[in-house]
Amino acid sequence: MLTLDEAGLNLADVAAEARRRLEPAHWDFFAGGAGGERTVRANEAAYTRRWVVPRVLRGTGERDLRICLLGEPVSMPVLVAPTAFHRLAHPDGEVATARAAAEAGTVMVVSMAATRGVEEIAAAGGRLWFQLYPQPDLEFTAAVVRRAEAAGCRALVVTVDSPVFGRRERDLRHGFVDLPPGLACENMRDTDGRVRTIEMDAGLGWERIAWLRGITSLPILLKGVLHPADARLAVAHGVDGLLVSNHGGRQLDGALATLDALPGIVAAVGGRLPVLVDGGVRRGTDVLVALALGATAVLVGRPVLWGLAVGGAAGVRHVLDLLRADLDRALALAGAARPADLGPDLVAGPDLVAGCGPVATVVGA
Ligand SMILES: Cc1cc2nc3c(=O)[nH]c(=O)nc-3n(C[C@H](O)[C@H](O)[C@H](O)COP(=O)(O)O)c2cc1C
Ligand SMILES: CCCCC(=O)C(=O)O
Repeated sequence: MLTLDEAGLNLADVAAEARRRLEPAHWDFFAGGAGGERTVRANEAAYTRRWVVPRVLRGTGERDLRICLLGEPVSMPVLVAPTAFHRLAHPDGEVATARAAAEAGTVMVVSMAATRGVEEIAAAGGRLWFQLYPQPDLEFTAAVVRRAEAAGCRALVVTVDSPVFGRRERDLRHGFVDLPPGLACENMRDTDGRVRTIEMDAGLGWERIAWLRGITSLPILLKGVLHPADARLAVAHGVDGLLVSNHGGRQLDGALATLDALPGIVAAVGGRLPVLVDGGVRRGTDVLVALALGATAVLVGRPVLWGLAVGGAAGVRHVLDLLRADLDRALALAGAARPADLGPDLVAGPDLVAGCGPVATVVGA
């Protein structure tokens, strides 16, 4: 058995070790995406097209990675994205992930498709946000929101990129259609204990966001926004934050890489809301680039699952610690003492001129 350090000097090492340990069908469920997986690849590739233009002689001294999000301090600008079915990776499932996020002082977004109940996950400590797929049954949706509130979740992350389910060819090849016996989406239990199936709702519209606003006082973030016009609508509907996401390439294959969408969303929002981004973040320099282009924080999905598969809570902690140390070093080398010191002048790339910021944004901006 490898020690955690041997299992990973970086997140690719952790992924390789996770792949050795996981059932092939489960590895493919975690790693895969929709269609030809162009968007899965594009998310990571977008970071390789951006270059950091460091400042020198800035005397940064000790770096301070803390940020303030929705009025609360977070130890670093790296959060845990909501991902389904953690018990496929480790028997402790989401409880282990929550423990690691708590130790790292960051937020875990609990998936509606979690295989542990939100109360158990909350008992692990730390700060949780709850990810919601609004269900066609409004009464049930309201009950899930109340359950998340009662468990102490501090925000709702409403996934809006999933009017239908993406077509995942790897899952079709394996015949992976459901959780194995004994595992269930524990937050989908009805009052009679029966577990409901998560429904994607193609009828979902902005009126449902207004309805949610009316039933909860929790901050509401929209997850899966890529178009600047939707960012403006979100501001008009009084949401509290945006998560630029294409669901890790698992929904619309061919959707724009999130890093490429980010500048357009940041410009549309104009500082009125925090803008978060996920998809393809694997290195401290990726975090640095996303923040420099206007993100308040990033979220990581698959790397957390790799850590969980390799070592439970300790494995997730290892992944979060690697990212923290890597970001800290990248900040120092770029001449920044804290996230707030980063700006678009530090990034060059195909549509960015160092020192000038974005010269082009996505079509429709
Ligand atoms: C295995 C897996 C399950 C996921 N489950 C959910 C989910 O239940 N709800 C959701 O909103 N997003 C879900 N996502 C998307 C993630 O929240 C996130 O957008 C994506 O994983 C970020 O990309 P990354 O994996 O490259 O970091 C899932 C992603 C993966 C890989
Ligand atoms: C019904 C489970 C949805 C999980 C999910 O969002 C994903 O696999 O990407």
